[in-house]
Amino acid sequence: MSDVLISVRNVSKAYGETLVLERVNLDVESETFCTIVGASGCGKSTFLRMLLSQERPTGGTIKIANEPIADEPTPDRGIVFQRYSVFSHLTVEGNLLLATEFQHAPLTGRLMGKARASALEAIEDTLEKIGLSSARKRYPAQLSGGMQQRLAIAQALLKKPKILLLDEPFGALDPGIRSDMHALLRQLWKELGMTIFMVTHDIHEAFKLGTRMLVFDKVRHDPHQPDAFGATITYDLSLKDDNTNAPEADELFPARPDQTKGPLT
Ligand SMILES: Nc1ncnc2c1ncn2[C@@H]1O[C@H](COP(=O)(O)OP(=O)(O)OP(=O)(O)O)[C@@H](O)[C@H]1O
Repeated sequence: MSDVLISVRNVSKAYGETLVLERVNLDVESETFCTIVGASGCGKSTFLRMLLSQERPTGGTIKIANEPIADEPTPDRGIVFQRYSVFSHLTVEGNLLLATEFQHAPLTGRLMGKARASALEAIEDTLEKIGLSSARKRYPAQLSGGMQQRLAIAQALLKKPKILLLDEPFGALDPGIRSDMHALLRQLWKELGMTIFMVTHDIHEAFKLGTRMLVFDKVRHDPHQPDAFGATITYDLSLKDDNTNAPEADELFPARPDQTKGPLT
């Protein structure tokens, strides 16, 4: 059994008067594939941003490998969003090289000689892993949606992160391409030994990919003060590969009188 890599204790997050998350407690072992589902606006992305150190908790603590989480994002944590912004005037390889240059030569923004050659080698290796080698000289406008998401994942993988955070990475893709991306992601996860947190609105995707699924929801409500209470983890399920232990969606997301539509799209 692996050790606990991430430990979240009594974490809360408020923006001004609005409490978004409260009493979030979690221990995650290395190499877990955690999927995260929950109603729109319940704080899933905020939770990922706290794991990346883009946001700080208002209360509570987050530890990674037994150390308090760093104040700033570090290369051991990578993130992929649903929509990826790339430089349209740079090729796939150029975009990846620029990302490496920013990381290793933040002052000059240029890598020279041996450092450049080794960066290009690492890029080639990553493109191979992600199935984009043949597109390395293409410009972003010449890539399909699936290929653009591969580029986004390649950029995150270049830094060899121990923890990969994915915020609805496949939300904009067609079903067939999504399925290819699922296979690719599972393969990368197994091959690279990463710990993954993936937010998705698709509960089938959550069951299919995860080894553990977290459901975020509010347990306390005050119709007169809708911002007074935050969401927390209401279900924490260990998943089997064949999903035989999957509960019904109704069980995970009980209908509430104040909800006009279901929590998942
Ligand atoms: N920087 C910010 N300043 C103020 N409020 C914010 C900020 N970021 C997020 N929020 C608010 O926090 C709440 C949670 O947002 P978040 O994006 O984490 O939800 P989510 O569960 O990821 O939503 P979705 O599923 O729609 O992407 C929302 O009400 C949002 O408006």
